[in-house]
Amino acid sequence: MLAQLAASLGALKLPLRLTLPGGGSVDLGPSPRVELQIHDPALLEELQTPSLDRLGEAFIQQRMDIRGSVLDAIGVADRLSQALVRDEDEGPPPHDPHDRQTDAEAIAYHYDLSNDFYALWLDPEMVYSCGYFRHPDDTLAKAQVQKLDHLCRKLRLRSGQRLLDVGCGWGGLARHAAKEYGVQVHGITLSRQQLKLARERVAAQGLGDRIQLELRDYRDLTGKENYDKVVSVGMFEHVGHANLPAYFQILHQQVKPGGLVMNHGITARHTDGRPVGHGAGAFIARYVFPHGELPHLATAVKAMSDQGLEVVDVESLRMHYALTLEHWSRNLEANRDAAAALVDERALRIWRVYLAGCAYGFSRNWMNIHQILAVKPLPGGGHHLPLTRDDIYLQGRGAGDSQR
Ligand SMILES: C[S@@+](CC[C@H](N)C(=O)[O-])C[C@H]1O[C@@H](n2cnc3c(N)ncnc32)[C@H](O)[C@@H]1O
Repeated sequence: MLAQLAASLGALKLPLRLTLPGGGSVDLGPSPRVELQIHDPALLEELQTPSLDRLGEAFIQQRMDIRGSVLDAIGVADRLSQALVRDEDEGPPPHDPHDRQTDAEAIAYHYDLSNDFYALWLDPEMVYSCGYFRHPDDTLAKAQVQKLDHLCRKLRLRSGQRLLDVGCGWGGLARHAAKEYGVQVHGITLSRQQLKLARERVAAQGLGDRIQLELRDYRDLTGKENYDKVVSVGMFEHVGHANLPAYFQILHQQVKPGGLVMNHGITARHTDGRPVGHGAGAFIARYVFPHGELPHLATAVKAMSDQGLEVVDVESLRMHYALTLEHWSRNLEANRDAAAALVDERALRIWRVYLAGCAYGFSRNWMNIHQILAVKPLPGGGHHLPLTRDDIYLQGRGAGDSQR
């Protein structure tokens, strides 16, 4: 079987070595950088028609191991899949129904895993979304502070304003906005573990009078026009197509007339949402973000516009997310022993594949990420935004600049 595989795949010249349980091995190209140690011989049959979800699954089921960089392994697996299977003509996946219970379970599965585990590979502020790299060699910590500042500048935050942070994570943006811009922040999350640590950090920094964080579903926000600005970062991926109208209607309802809404989130490659990446999306949906859905930018803009939010600025940060995920993946790889003491082997393997796979996917344009800024127009249709974007970049040294 090994010889047969080598014959059929040799022409691809992959930098890949396959090793069998008995110790036999075959190189599928010169100077292999990646070694797949096959523990289950039945896997060799499956390698004839590989897909990224089945290879990822075999890895988390410990039917094989990877020696070498997991990022390189994803690249090799993709080339193998590209050569041997076609998936681009599949239709779009069905849209999931989303209710409070299923969403709460999905969020707990991912975010309540272990705060200490996340702290091993995120930046010190534990920002769990795409950074903003002014230079490719910026550190992750710097890129995240720059991202927080980029958001605050786009939102034109001013001292004394009220900011709603929907999906506040571990509170990095709330702390930055309160400290550097003097705003009052109300942050909501569905993760109990995030909330616990975020509150501890707010208290430790003496920000309790400016930041209120709570466990709350966005559907349970009450009141009307309570906030000058609303921000949602890395959260709308959990909303689902079916709930996009309700989600944006709630954001619209919460912000004051003339106020700004920023939606920062991952978007689909194709307008119809058909899969890309040879099974990568199926792996993410099954093992990483259950019930996650990626609308296309056009779908998001339509859903915002339909609710009366006027889209005024859109920025793609795709390459920034590829860099961010590379940092996260490298950090996790460098801290594998510590991670193994915090989560079980299965979870560790899932997160290793997910971080490296998403770094690869963003660099390959399998998905995108957009910051969409919108205004709730004043009753007469106007707003107070400046005529140009210059103020975002020229208003003097922001907090991000001081970190350089
Ligand atoms: C990827 S994290 C991003 C966290 C944070 N914004 C950041 O950039 O670090 C997604 C966040 O959305 C929150 N979230 C997801 N679904 C939610 C819902 N239905 N209501 C409130 N928060 C939700 C999660 O609890 C989590 O805090």
